[in-house]
Amino acid sequence: MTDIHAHKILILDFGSQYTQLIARRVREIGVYSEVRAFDITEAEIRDYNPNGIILAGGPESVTELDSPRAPQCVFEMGLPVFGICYGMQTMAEQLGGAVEGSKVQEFGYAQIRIDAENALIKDIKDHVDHETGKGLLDVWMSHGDKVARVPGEFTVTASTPSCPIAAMAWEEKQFYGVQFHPEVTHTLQGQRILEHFVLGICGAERLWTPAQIIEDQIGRVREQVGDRHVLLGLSGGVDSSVVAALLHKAIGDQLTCVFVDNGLLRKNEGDQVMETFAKHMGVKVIRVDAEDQFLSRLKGENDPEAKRKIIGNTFIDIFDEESSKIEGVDFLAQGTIYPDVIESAAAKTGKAHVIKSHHNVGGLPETMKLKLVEPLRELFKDEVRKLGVELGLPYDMVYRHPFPGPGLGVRILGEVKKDYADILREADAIFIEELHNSGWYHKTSQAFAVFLPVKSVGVVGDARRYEWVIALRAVETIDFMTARWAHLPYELLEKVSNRIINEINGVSRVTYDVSSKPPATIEWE
Ligand SMILES: Nc1ncnc2c1ncn2[C@@H]1O[C@H](COP(=O)(O)OP(=O)(O)OP(=O)(O)O)[C@@H](O)[C@H]1O
Ligand SMILES: O=c1[nH]c(=O)c2[nH+]cn([C@@H]3O[C@H](COP(=O)(O)O)[C@@H](O)[C@H]3O)c2[nH]1
Ligand SMILES: NC(=O)CC[C@H](N)C(=O)O
Ligand SMILES: [Mg+2]
Repeated sequence: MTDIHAHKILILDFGSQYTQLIARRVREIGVYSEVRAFDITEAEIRDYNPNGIILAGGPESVTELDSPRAPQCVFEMGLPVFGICYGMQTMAEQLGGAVEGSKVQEFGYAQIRIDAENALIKDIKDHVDHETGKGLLDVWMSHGDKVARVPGEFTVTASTPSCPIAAMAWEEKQFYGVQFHPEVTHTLQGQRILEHFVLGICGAERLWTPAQIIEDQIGRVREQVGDRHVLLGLSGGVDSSVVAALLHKAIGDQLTCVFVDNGLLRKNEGDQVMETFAKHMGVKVIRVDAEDQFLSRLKGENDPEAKRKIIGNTFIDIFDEESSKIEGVDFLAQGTIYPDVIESAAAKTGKAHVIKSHHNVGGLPETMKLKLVEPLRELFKDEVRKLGVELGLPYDMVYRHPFPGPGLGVRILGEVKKDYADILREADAIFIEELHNSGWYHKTSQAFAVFLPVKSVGVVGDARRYEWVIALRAVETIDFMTARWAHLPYELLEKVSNRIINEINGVSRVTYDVSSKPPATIEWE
């Protein structure tokens, strides 16, 4: 069996928002990569044994004395090193060059001129500079500081009028630096540049493919689980569905899934989950109808955090109860994915920017006897989706929007009631249906309706209507940490609004949420 981790790239994090994106891009090329904190030790690097190292960007300034540095050994191990933005600046400084702050910040589109071709920037250009005949590249910049003098035998390989050292290379040592960000799509040739580094300069082979990852994980799961049984909370969401398909393939009948209908699911969701897994795939799924249990525990509770806790605890109680009914269950499977792990680590060490601590990484009860099976722990969401397709899950399931565990519970503001949930389910279904019909569903990252427990006056067929308000929310985002509200066409919003008010009795008004994250969050609670 191929060792899919045999070739890999190490990415050192200096706190940039884009570090994860670099790791994803490297993996898209077909090579495994991991993000580690910048203060990794030499022993840890040797243990990881990468083909090359990328120094990523960061918010701090190399010109400050106590700002982060790469371990000096990075430049002494004979490995190729690629510094991006802050990574290039610290490389320049650490090897004896100079970095200076400038008053002008350069943020956004820029055009660099290729002054000298090299192994990193070769055979690519977006335009030609008519004066010099040299190639030009459209890139994306985000910096205040810049390298003022290159160290050692580096040569300047690209420049812009405002940034005379936009890229540098010391080919003999295989050291490269770029001031722009190749990992963002606005840098048109960015992926080619990363390919040149990963495949060409580092000589890594493409071993990281969906089929290979599945084969590898099946082997690991079989070894870990032996002849024991595994319990999986199946939500019908992307992550737990892919885990279900993977474990079913690895251990067949030793897997039991528990799908909890908490009364806070989307329209027809329960039946869809049962249909896909139990009927078509032959996975053992226990459906627990727990609507009454959830709703009665939520009765009278208005506080968002308290509601989340009640929902979370009720899930755990149900999993406990179900696992005690099955003989020989030693393992609990979870759909933990790589961003959960990175973000939680950041939260723990306090080094990079803390986003949130995921309950499934740090928040499990200490007394828990079940051991964890987490086959997606190394994967990004887009990789999880590719695995899902490879495992034969329906496209619509794999590419659906994420749906939070507390479900409609956090989309009904304040107290949760069954008739509110019923109205919301209908409104949400209309919105999602029209998004599909108009081709907008896959252009948004997440979209849903929210129930506002305030009454508003309307007029329907000459009659007064005094009913509830529905808010529509649709966002575009890559990582769900920041998001822009989706600029849906007015005609689409009009249609959705008309249908919701006309088809649902309890709604008199529809609004569209035009808040981005930050400062708003995606969910309303
Ligand atoms: N209704 C449910 N029944 C059983 N397990 C659930 C349910 N809702 C959530 N879970 C469990 O909680 C985990 C976390 O939920 P989360 O929404 O983050 O992931 P997901 O539903 O698998 O995927 P997605 O992020 O695409 O919605 C799930 O992987 C699943 O194990
Ligand atoms: O499984 C989950 N359990 C939760 O408690 C939870 N809260 C928010 N979300 C999802 O996380 C993303 C970011 O949401 P926010 O901007 O509201 O924090 C969005 O995709 C939200 O849907 C959750 N998912
Ligand atoms: N995006 C970055 O890595 C920025 C690096 C550094 N903070 C600067 O302003 O130049
Ligand atoms: Mg979910």
